[in-house]
Amino acid sequence: MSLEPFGARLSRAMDDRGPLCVGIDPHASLLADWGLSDDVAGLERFSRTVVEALGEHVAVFKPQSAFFERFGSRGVAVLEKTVAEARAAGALVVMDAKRGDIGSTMAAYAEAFLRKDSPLFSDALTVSPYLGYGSLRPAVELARESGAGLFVLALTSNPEGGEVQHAVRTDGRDVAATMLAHLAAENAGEEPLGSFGAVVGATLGDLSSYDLDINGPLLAPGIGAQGAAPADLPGVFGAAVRNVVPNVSRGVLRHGPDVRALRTAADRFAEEIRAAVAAV
Ligand SMILES: O=c1ccn([C@@H]2O[C@H](COP(=O)(O)O)[C@@H](O)[C@H]2O)c(=O)[nH]1
Repeated sequence: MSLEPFGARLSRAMDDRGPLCVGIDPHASLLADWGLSDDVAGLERFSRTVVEALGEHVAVFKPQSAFFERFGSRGVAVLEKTVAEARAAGALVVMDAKRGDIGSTMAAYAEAFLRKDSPLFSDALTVSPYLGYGSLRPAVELARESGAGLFVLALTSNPEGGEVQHAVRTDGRDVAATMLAHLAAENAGEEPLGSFGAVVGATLGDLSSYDLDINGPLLAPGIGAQGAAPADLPGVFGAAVRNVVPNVSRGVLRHGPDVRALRTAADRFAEEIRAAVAAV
């Protein structure tokens, strides 16, 4: 049986728990800071602690697949468990794996992360449109069938992203604006929110030259370790800030392994985000 569409589930989770998305990014340096070994046992303890601390508090977790994949199949097994435990705690899971390939291979990536009975099934998946938005079609279709969602890289938080994302097409629109337009079309008529979101960095300053009104969520990494702050959100996103899912990874995780300190850090970000959004 398919789930209720991701956009509707996300909208409710944001109303109930606030919009904060906490990243599960077990950097080697964080494992060391937490007094954990840089191995599968450390990875497992780290991830379990984050979920225990925050699983009933935050709306969304975003595990960064790379930090699990670096341990091979045993790391991926920990990722599977982490996703299951996070979802069992009532949080939504956005798998940050940034997949993208020709359509026939994209279909297999979609099976891996978006098929309801897959061991890595996640509520949403980050995807790269570098092979063209149309190459993502199999993932869009399977996401719709399963009640899952996608976050398409549009305006990434890193300074190098503009080289590709600001490239101007023959129709005068840049690549990022083109991705946003595809997503707006995907989400047309969906209520309360479409399931096909964009990744738009919180680090980017005023984005009023872009139409961010895609009737879908805007996943906003860059707060904390990359220098953006919750108070920056209105200036970056304008009225679209109501659909922003701000992600903080290291900015929260550096407060571990103490569970109460993790909760306090997440609560502080959540409150600052709430205040910033309420002011718009
Ligand atoms: O444009 C992007 C897309 C994804 N990310 C990912 O988000 C987190 C950010 O971590 P912090 O520790 O809060 O900096 C990380 O997993 C990135 O791979 C991004 O930063 N920017």
